[in-house]
Amino acid sequence: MGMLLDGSWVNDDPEMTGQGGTFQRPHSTFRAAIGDADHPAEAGRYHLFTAPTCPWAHRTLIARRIKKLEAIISVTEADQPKHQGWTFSDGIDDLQPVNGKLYLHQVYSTVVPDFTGRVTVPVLWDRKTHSIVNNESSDILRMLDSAFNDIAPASFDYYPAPLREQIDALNSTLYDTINNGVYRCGFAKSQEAYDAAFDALFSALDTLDDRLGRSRYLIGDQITECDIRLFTTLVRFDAVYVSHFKCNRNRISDFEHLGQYLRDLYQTPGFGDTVDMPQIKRGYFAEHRHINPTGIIPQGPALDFTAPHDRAQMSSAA
Ligand SMILES: N[C@@H](CCC(=O)N[C@@H](CS)C(=O)NCC(=O)O)C(=O)O
Repeated sequence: MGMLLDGSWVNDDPEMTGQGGTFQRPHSTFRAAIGDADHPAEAGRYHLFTAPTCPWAHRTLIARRIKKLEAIISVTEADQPKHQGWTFSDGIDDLQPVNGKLYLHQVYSTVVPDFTGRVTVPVLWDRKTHSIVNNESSDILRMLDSAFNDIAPASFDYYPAPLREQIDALNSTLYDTINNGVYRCGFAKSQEAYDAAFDALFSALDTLDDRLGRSRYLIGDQITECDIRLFTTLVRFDAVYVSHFKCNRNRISDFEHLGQYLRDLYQTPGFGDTVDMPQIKRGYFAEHRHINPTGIIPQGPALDFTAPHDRAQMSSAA
């Protein structure tokens, strides 16, 4: 995958393996917020660099869509093979492609010329100060819920005050066992690390399946941040994680409720319309040569998230 070392791109992978062969995801570096003194909410000022394959970046695209921020926050998506990390055909302002390529590492080293670390999406870019506001998807997801409320058309609140404690508690389980859990299976370097991640993942999915037998969404009748976070993993699961990351006890479509729930969300504006399945598959199977050396992208499975689902009857209002 490569990284920046003192502002220069190196193709070596830093060690992301901890004790016992477990996969460890590094922390994000830029953690400012829209709404703080330096970053007031303004239309046209902020830009998202994302990649269609990435489940973390996908969260921010869903939020942008469901909060109706398309005219307020612009987006470019990495659309080229990752020779030096994420690569874009389109530039923005003075960050323009050279020979048809703009590397995300150039965006990072524009801000911190001697930057050392991983170059990850999503990146929330400030066109006015020419800097990165934030590169942590959970922060960006959280800020998009309310930071633009004064200038964006009112839309629904996915982090409502009365549910915050429940949302925060569930988020942390979702992250450890599911969102990052699939990576902990796929990138494990020992049988023990894989087995532990696999058991935690499927036990969490069993618990959620049970929970979704009682309510339409993870927390009652309304879509919350937890559903956005779960969706980006579930929608990649059967096509990618089952085979590529060896998460193969069951497919999501085998669960009694999770498969129906996934279709329900997929058919909700902002969810399915932000999914680019061919690019998702390419991003994993063709790019992760350390676990798929041939780079061959499987043709299947046949998935139809647009098929009817039974979830509307779960709403207490129904
Ligand atoms: N904690 C970060 C993680 C983001 C992340 O790991 N993104 C991956 C893509 S799915 C990435 O950019 N990887 C490139 C790399 O690690 O070099 C977040 O949620 O924003």
